[in-house]
Amino acid sequence: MDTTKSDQLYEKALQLMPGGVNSPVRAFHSVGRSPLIMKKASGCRIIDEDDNEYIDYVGSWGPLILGHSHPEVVQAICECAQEGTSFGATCSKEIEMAELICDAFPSIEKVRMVNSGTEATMSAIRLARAFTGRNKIIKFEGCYHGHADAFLIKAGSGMLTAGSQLSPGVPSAITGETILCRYNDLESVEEAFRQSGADIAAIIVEPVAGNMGLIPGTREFLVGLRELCNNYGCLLIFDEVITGFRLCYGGVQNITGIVPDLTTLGKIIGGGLPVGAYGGKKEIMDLVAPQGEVYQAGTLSGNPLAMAAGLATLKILRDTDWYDRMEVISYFLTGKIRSLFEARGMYYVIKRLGSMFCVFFTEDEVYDYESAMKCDTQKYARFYREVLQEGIYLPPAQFEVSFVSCAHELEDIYQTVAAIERALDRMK
Ligand SMILES: Cc1ncc(COP(=O)(O)O)c(C=O)c1O
Ligand SMILES: NCC(=O)CCC(=O)O
Repeated sequence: MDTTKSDQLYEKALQLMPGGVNSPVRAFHSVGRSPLIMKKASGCRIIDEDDNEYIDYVGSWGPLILGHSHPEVVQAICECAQEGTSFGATCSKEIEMAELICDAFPSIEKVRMVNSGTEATMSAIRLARAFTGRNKIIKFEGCYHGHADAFLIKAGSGMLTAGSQLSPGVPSAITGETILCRYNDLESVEEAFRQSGADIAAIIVEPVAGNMGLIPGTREFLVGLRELCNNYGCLLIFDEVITGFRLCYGGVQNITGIVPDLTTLGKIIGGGLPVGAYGGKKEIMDLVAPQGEVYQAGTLSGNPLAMAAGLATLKILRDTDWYDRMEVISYFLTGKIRSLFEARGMYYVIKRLGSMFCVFFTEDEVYDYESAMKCDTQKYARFYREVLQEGIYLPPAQFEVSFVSCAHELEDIYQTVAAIERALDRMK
């Protein structure tokens, strides 16, 4: 595999951008090679600057559930651009988007559009603090809620990959208001409430954690969080930035029936353009300015292009049976990968839920941050490099999730399995 152009561009990028990237997870540090610089993509295929083609399981980290450059999404963006790229005033697409989100999520009566998942979670906790008149929040080790100060403690994703527990530059006065608990461990949450129950504004949780690899929250855990929030008068925030419209038309809350007070969204609702949203009960959302006094704003919030791409994406998901088809494709793919590992006597854990999956190299069950940390990340790095060589593009870090999209056909899955088989044969 020739990556000369990628390597040259990365050298230049290193001079001009911190770490040569605009987001740390793109740097490939933990998989021990320089990053690829991508040129174009279509369907489930992505092509780098050296014209190497890969079957893509990153999907821009989740948004591209329809695959790259889906014709209807591209058409919606182009038509929208002809009519103006931003008005700084409300457009009808924002209202249509709000309607689709409120219809899809039983817990969302009103919604505010923002520009990223980070803005959504940051704003949701501000709102929860204002609503309850309390300051503390509970977050879980290994969950990632974007890069706002309050969340950068034992966060998942790039921080977990880098092995860092705190970010310099975040005042301790802020992290002092964040209580860390263990994922899937209700007892750790009960203890936090026993100690600080009257000061806790909200619990924020990924109901299916996708930033320490893939670790679904157990039913007992999520029900327990709901009950504790009820008992102590604090808000439950489901961060569905990844899971929103990923596992069904709606979120994990539609599947489990466990209803949060606030929900944060991003990724898929923007169809590949920058977006985020937070929403919930009217009585809470009405505290947001200008209806209420909780200030939150944005020059490009509800941007027409992002709304156009998101609306086109959501309507396809709503009106088709793609979720069932992705379930079958993902089940088949992970089953085949399992067989390849089994045949070689490798130790592994594969987690899958709908079109999300993750391969861990460990002998033990993975259910939280500590158990995820025990995985053999060196082995993942080797596996990563070998499958990349065979034209398979996985997330360049152990603690991220792979995504199957609607554009992955059975033929792509066969090719993927054959590629992984060749890669594993070289790893012996
Ligand atoms: C669960 C979750 N919440 C929030 C975010 C932050 O979203 P963004 O990267 O759009 O700021 C992410 C991003 O990966 C995420 O996975
Ligand atoms: N699961 C983590 C992400 O999706 C983050 C992507 C990024 O920050 O580039």
